[in-house]
Amino acid sequence: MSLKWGIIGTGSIAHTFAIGLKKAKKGELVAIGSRAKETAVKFGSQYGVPEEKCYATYADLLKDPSVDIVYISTPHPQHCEVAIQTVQAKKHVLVEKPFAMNEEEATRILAAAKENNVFLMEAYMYRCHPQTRKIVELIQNGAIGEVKMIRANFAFDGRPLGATSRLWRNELGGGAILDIGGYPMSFARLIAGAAINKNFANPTEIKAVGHIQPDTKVDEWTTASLSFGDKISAQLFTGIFADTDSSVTIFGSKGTITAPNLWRPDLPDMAPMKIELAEYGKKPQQVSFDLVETDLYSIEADAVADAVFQGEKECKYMTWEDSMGQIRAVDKWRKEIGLVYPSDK
Ligand SMILES: NC(=O)C1=CN([C@@H]2O[C@H](COP(=O)(O)OP(=O)(O)OC[C@H]3O[C@@H](n4cnc5c(N)ncnc54)[C@H](OP(=O)(O)O)[C@@H]3O)[C@@H](O)[C@H]2O)C=CC1
Ligand SMILES: O=C1OC[C@@H](O)[C@H](O)[C@H]1O
Repeated sequence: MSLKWGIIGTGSIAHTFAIGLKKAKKGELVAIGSRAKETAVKFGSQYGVPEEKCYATYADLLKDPSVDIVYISTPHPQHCEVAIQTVQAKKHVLVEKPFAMNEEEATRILAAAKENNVFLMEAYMYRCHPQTRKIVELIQNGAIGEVKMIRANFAFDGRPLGATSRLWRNELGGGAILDIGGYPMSFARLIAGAAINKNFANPTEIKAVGHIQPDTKVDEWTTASLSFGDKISAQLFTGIFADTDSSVTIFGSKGTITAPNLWRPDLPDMAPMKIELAEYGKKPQQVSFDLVETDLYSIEADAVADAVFQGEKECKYMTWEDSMGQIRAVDKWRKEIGLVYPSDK
């Protein structure tokens, strides 16, 4: 069985996902939706999509009966309305992170998905990867004893993208937290959950500081301290001003787990993909895990296909309640540093 995908939005990540779909075992790209015919055709021609399936509007793609599922890769402020239109067209949906700008939008998206009885997932792709699943398994098996502290960073140099990029434009949801800060937040929530044998946990407290650029009004860097009850703490860092450390470390009562490249293990140039387990006072050991497919986005697309073919409406790696907890935590992080967008008003 093969899931028939349409892509809405023909920007940077849409290309990465289309390449991933080429290698997916249970899916194929059949249609493209863009804001103009020309961009749709230019994109589609690179992935073997015929011209008549390259649509000049998003609405036209949603009318195509051959499309089972839509991957939404527009800037974040467009996710909500496009996702709602997609589910109302009775299509399943994989919507890029963050799937909404705030809790209010997220609530509307999930209500629409429920009402139309379709699959929906927020595309935190690293959650589907065997490296992440292995870390969860290690935590659940008590490899480092009781989890005490989670440290997670994600930063890159977004300056070369320039002022016109969505990353530096407040009206397009720019800034570090919404672009990449969500990864450390979702990881801390994942691990705090794994420590108590749940899929995720929500922080009981979030304190944050950060820098919002006065001219662009987007956050350039910020750090957040989280507590999950009084037993587990987390320290998160995100920034878009330099390629600084983007690793994760979990500190337990017996030792630590470190992964230098959890977010983009398909890009070894960022940092090596590996899990290191170290008992306190001993040398770190590398932990192996099975990796049949190396393309992160093929792995994600096949995880989605598995869920859809089983008649599930949610993906076990990023459920709807998980996404709701995530958006509430991100909203709180933003509030702490005074970061606002037009969608908040
Ligand atoms: N999971 C992951 O690994 C990654 C996820 N992302 C997420 O994917 C989304 C898209 O990111 P990215 O591909 O980098 O963004 P780009 O700016 O490169 O592309 C966005 C695309 O969205 C469409 N679009 C619709 N409305 C607008 C608008 N008002 N302004 C500009 N473009 C618009 C355009 O396609 P068209 O002209 O065809 O309509 C455009 O090409 C973001 O939400 C981001 O968080 C991004 C990178 C990695
Ligand atoms: O999700 C993402 O991960 C990788 C980053 O380069 C990108 O800006 C971001 O959207």
